[in-house]
Amino acid sequence: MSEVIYKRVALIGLGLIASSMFWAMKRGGLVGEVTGFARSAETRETARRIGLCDRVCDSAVDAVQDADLVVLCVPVGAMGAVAAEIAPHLKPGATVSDVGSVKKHVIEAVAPHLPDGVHFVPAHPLAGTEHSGPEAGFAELYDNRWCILVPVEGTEPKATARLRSLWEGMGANVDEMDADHHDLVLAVTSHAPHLIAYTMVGVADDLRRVTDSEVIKYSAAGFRDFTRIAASDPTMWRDVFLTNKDATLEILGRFTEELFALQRAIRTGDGDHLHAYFTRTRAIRRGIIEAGQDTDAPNFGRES
Ligand SMILES: NC(=O)C1=CN([C@@H]2O[C@H](COP(=O)(O)OP(=O)(O)OC[C@H]3O[C@@H](n4cnc5c(N)ncnc54)[C@H](O)[C@@H]3O)[C@@H](O)[C@H]2O)C=CC1
Ligand SMILES: O=C(O)C(=O)Cc1ccc(O)cc1
Repeated sequence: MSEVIYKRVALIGLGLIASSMFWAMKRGGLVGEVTGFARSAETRETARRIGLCDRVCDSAVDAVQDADLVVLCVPVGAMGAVAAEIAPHLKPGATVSDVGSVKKHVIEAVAPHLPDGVHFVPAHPLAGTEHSGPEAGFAELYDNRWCILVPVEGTEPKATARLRSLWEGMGANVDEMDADHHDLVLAVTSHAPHLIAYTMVGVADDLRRVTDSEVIKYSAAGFRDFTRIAASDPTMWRDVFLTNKDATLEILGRFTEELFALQRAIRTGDGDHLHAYFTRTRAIRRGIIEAGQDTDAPNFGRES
């Protein structure tokens, strides 16, 4: 068993991400006592029933008492209010972290509330599913996935290193970057693709009267993935788009320009444009496979 990295950990918000952290931390023997708090009494009851957290508290203030690490696992739009509530009750020398999908907004919303002597190390595990809630979590969620740490100016390197070892203990590969860069990278790789999936599923639903149930019956793998992604939690994703507005709009602007160019090529019968475009994108996919960066691909190692 590995050594204990934090003696007391508090998880605020008990959904997919927090519950997966709990099971992964316990699997690795990485922490001592874990307390938890969720806003709804029903979620707290479920957590108690399934043994999620050593102690489920009825207030965030109780949960953070004496904690060495406090992780905010609530939707991005709720981070600031939670930080304001717990700030006066944090132990001097404690570390506050979060798991939000957007980093600049979270830093701006949380950092001003934190007292001197408390470390702030924002984080974002790049792992999730379309499921949410306390029963959705599992210990393996972070295995071999990235977790990005976004230390703020003035954060002690020791506090960052300690959180890094916790995420590594939970199975993740850890990288560091600044908040602006994180938000732009995630807008390309996660936020815009989610919006595109929502749109495709919405369009298919609008067409339902024409296509009847055929959309689902004949859906190929690509559309099935869209429907899986479009089933993600609406509150979480509303907050992502409202708080990563600039980067998402920048990427969507570029996306629509390219889409219009492809639309025009189809209308004018410009096969060369289409062929050249698809050749370029295929090379990108092959590059990812050759670099061994998509171990989840069903045909990993077999694409050529
Ligand atoms: N779901 C995913 O695939 C991923 C989510 N994230 C981020 O992790 C965070 C949590 O997401 P999930 O665990 O998926 O969400 P979830 O919906 O499963 O859980 C959220 C929890 O926060 C609680 N909550 C909501 N507002 C609250 C408030 N004001 N005070 C206290 N508790 C409150 C809810 O009751 C619930 O227990 C979000 O910030 C999200 O952006 C990060 C990586 C992946
Ligand atoms: O389920 C999927 O496809 C995901 O993309 C999971 C995910 C969702 C949100 C994040 O901030 C990080 C990962």
